Amino acid sequence: MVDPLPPAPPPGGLDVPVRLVAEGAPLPRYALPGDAGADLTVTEDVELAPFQRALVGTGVAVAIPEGYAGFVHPRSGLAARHGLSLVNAPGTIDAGYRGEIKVNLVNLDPTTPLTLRRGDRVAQLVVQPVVQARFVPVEELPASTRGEAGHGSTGQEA
Ligand SMILES: O=c1ccn([C@H]2C[C@H](O)[C@@H](COP(=O)(O)OP(=O)(O)OP(=O)(O)O)O2)c(=O)[nH]1
Ligand SMILES: [Mg+2]
Repeated sequence: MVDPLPPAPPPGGLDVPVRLVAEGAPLPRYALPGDAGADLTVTEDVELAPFQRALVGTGVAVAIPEGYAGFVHPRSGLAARHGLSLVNAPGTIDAGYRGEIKVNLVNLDPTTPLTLRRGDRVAQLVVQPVVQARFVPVEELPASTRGEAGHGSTGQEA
């Protein structure tokens, strides 16, 4: 039997074709209405020693429409409780990418190993509009209020 289609996206939402590439992998899923990130799960058990990293599959491949990109972010709960993060946060999923979305997990807890189980929600996919720039070489950049000041130039106080 073919699974029923998920509900249509809300106004301003976007249909993104998803191919499940691992047995039993769920679709990316927004935990609550209005959430920006759709949770991604891992397809295998992973044991991460302190500061160890692992590239793990999520079991989903997507076709993000041109003009958009996916950004794979850590989940704040796992980060706060266990120090779980992504080495390359946020990971960039290009519109043209058809392979499995993988997550480069890292255990940033200095002392405690972390065990993740197949199906655990370890990251979240945010789909956003993006533009491709035309990088135009010039001799002089246009003036601005900030100019070349940066790296704390507006003050160190909170
Ligand atoms: O967390 C991530 C980041 C990227 N990708 C996939 C989708 C993305 O479109 C592709 C390339 O990512 P990126 O451009 O960040 O990596 P790269 O090192 O520049 O590889 P490439 O030379 O293939 O662009 O890898 C993932 O599955 N997970
Ligand atoms: Mg690249």
